This record gives sequence, structure tokens and C-alpha cells, in this order.
Amino acid sequence: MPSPRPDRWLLQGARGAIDGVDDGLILLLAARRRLVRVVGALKCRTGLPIRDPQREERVRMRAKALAVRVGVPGSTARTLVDLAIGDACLQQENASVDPAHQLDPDQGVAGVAGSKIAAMSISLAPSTLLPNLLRWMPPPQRLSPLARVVPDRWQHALLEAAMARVLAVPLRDGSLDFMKGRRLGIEVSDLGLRWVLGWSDGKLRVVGGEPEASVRGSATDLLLLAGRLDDADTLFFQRALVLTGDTELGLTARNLLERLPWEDVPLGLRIALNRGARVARMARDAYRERLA
Ligand SMILES: O=C(O)C(=O)C[C@]1(C(=O)O)C=C[C@@H](O)C=C1
Repeated sequence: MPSPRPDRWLLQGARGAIDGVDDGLILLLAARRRLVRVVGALKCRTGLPIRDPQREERVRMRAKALAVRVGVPGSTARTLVDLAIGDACLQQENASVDPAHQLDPDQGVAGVAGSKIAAMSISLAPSTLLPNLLRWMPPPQRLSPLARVVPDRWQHALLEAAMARVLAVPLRDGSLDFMKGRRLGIEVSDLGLRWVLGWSDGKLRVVGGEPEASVRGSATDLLLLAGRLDDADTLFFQRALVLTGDTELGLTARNLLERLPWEDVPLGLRIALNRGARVARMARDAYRERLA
């Protein structure tokens, strides 16, 4: 007998989440390999041998202790760490015989000679470490299965709490009265998320049903708008944000967003939105650069 539909959806969602975790594993491995290259070069410069059996043992013990604490069999953790160490030794041995893999001393540990490798190099300087790590972040559409496994009621509670804080002043002074009895949709296109907002008990809440108008944009563009790194006018003009449905309702919402007194938004939230938007923009730029 075929399994019921919700189970198949759940299976699909859980598999999507596993893909996201696997992406994370590979990203962490990429970060480890970059650090291994730096350590290899430093050992070379200080005349230390490539292999350090004592250090390897400590790495295994730490991994095993953590694995046991989080319910992963010690033998599985050992296999994983052995693989990573084996890969690291190979990498360092290759680097010691092939100058193209070595770090460029003029650039300290940040630079790697050879154009292909230089393109993949990672700097350890604090100002460039984040953009370099972000280069290996999957794009939001790859993270969408993860976003979708967050239960709806958590998403709704988070969104409602954020709106209550960001829109506290317009909610109080009546500028949001146009939403009474109306339904406005927000679609995060690359994360596959969609909410319909409506007015209820003096607050904006996530309600069911079809929206009369919708604002659609990528997670990054919506965050850039929320964090005030880009203004609504520019984003709509560039069609990074798109309005569909009832134009009057959509434009009223858009104008409100534009006039929203930023200084009335609590400082902690302003900082969090601004930083979040910056990181999202850096991740997007880094990803585009990687594709170019
Ligand atoms: O710590 C080092 O010296 C490394 O080069 C890293 C590493 C590892 O992969 O953890 C690799 C080879 C060494 O034998 C010990 C540890």
C-alpha cells in the first residue's frame, strides 16, 4: 500500500534537511583543509615534521569524547577523523613537494602561489576570514529544505514578534490601520517560504487564506530592506522586490516601509538586522564571485 501523502512530504523534507547537513559537513571539511594548509606551511617553516602522531592522537580523543557526549558512536567518529587526518597528511605531503601548493611568504599565511590555488585560498586575517568562509556557504535555495522543516508555528511566532517590535510605532499611531480586514502576502522566493499577514486584535499576525497583494523577494533582498541597507524604492525599481495583486494595498505597504522611522526600532534589533543583512549580502556576493 502506498504511504500516505504527509509521510511522503515529511520524508522529502527530512531528506532535504540531510542534504543541508551534508553540505555543512563538506563546508567544514573545506575550512579544515585550508587550516591544514596553513599549519603545514608553518611546520615547514619551523622545521617540524609533517606527521605529529601525538597531536593526531589528541585530535582523535577530543573527537571521540564529543561524539560520545552527543550520542554518536566513538568508532564512527574515529573513522571520520581518521579520514580527515589522512586527507590532511596527503595534502601537506603534496604541498611539501609541489611549490604551487605552498603559501606565499610575502603574503604571510594568507596567500597561496599559483593562480588556481590562489583563487581558492583563504585568508586568516579577521577582516577577510568571514567573506572567505562565506564563499563556501551554499546559496539560500540550497538551504530552503532546512528553512521549511522549521515548524510553521515557530516561524509565525518569530515573524509576529519581529513585526510587533519593528512596527511598534505605526501600530500605535494608526498608520497600519489600512491593514484592517486586508491580507498581505510576503514571499521569500529562494527559501520557498510564504506568509499571509492580516490584522487581528490590534496586531499584525500570520493568518491563513489567499493574500490580496504580495511582496516577493529573495531572503537577502528582504533582509537588506529590513536592515535598511537598501531602500524600498531601489529594490522595487531593480525588481529585486516585486509587488503582485492589489496595487493600492501593495503600494500603501511599500510606502509605509519607506517611511518607517528607523530610529524608533529598538537599537538591539536594528543592529541585529543590519549585521544580518550585511552578512547575507557578503554571502551572496561571495557566492556570485565563486560562480563567475
Ligand atoms: O596539527 C597538525 O600539525 C596538523 O597538521 C593537522 C593534523 C590533523 O589533520 O589534525 C594532520 C597531521 C598531523 O600529523 C597532525 C594533525
